[in-house]
Amino acid sequence: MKADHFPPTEAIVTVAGVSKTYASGFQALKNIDLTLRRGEIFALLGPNGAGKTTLIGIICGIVNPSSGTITADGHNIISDFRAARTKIGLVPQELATDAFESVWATVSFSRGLFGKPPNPAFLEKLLRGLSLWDKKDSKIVTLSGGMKRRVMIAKALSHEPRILFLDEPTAGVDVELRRDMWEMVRSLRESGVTIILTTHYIEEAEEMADRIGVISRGEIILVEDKAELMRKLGKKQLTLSLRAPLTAVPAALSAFQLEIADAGNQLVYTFDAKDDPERLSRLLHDLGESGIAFKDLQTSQSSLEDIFVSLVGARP
Ligand SMILES: Nc1ncnc2c1ncn2[C@@H]1O[C@H](COP(=O)(O)OP(=O)(O)OP(=O)(O)O)[C@@H](O)[C@H]1O
Repeated sequence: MKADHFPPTEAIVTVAGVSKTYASGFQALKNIDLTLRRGEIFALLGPNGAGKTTLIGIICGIVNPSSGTITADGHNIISDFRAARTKIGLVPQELATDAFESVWATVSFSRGLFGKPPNPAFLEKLLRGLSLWDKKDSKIVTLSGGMKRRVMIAKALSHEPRILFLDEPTAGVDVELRRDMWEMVRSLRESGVTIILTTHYIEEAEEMADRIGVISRGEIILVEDKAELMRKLGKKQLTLSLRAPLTAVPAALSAFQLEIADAGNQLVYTFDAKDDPERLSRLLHDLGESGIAFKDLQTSQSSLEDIFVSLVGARP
């Protein structure tokens, strides 16, 4: 089932005023407000120690918040823990399974833990969807790293949750497997599951996420649609390869942010992705007026990584 409307807007998880101070006295989260939307892929980004795992732990009911409330699909995670937890699947950072059990036993057992009646047909579909069906009788210890990770996902989905948390799903996974994982996560979303992932690979968020949240030092500093974020904060560059080298930017072009590169053979124009496109045609017109001819032009755009570094790096 595909989400009825896209982009999704209906709330599935609500975090309101959540703070966490550990017993050591360290305040890991400061008054977090966050709404996750049904059917989206939400990427939570932040530097090491920013509080991502703590926040996920709190939403999943594993870590107690010091204050604030969390609801998951309408259930309060503290006062209605069992009902809320049943809606949630969690794939933690560390691969934790009983290595000597078979894939089938692990996944069936996990479903039982949530009080769900056995449903071999559902588990078969799940394992087939994760390309694990032919490994169902294999002991986990015999599987490759990528397969073990998929077993963790199957385990987390065994009780048919509507919300799936993936904490660093592709850490240490090679590029090819990472792409397989992305495909799989997308197809989960198609089936109506809401996905929240944390990642250190920012290109993963750029590739996958509908929305991005950035957490830094225990505070959410930004939540935005990915496309909007890249449009608002992204920079673009236009590089012109000149027919004749320049020694300086002509005064007639001083209204534009231009720099000379490649020993005068290139002129580089940097602009905001959201700038008026008319400005670009004005630049090209003014270049012609100034007698500057070019033989080639290239544009490039800043990545989410550049944007992320500028956001988090600006906060010492
Ligand atoms: N049980 C604990 N007791 C005290 N401090 C803790 C505890 N667990 C985590 N912290 C601290 O809280 C902060 C946030 O940790 P958390 O694991 O949530 O960050 P993270 O964003 O997930 O980091 P990473 O990207 O490295 O996994 C860190 O400074 C960490 O040292």
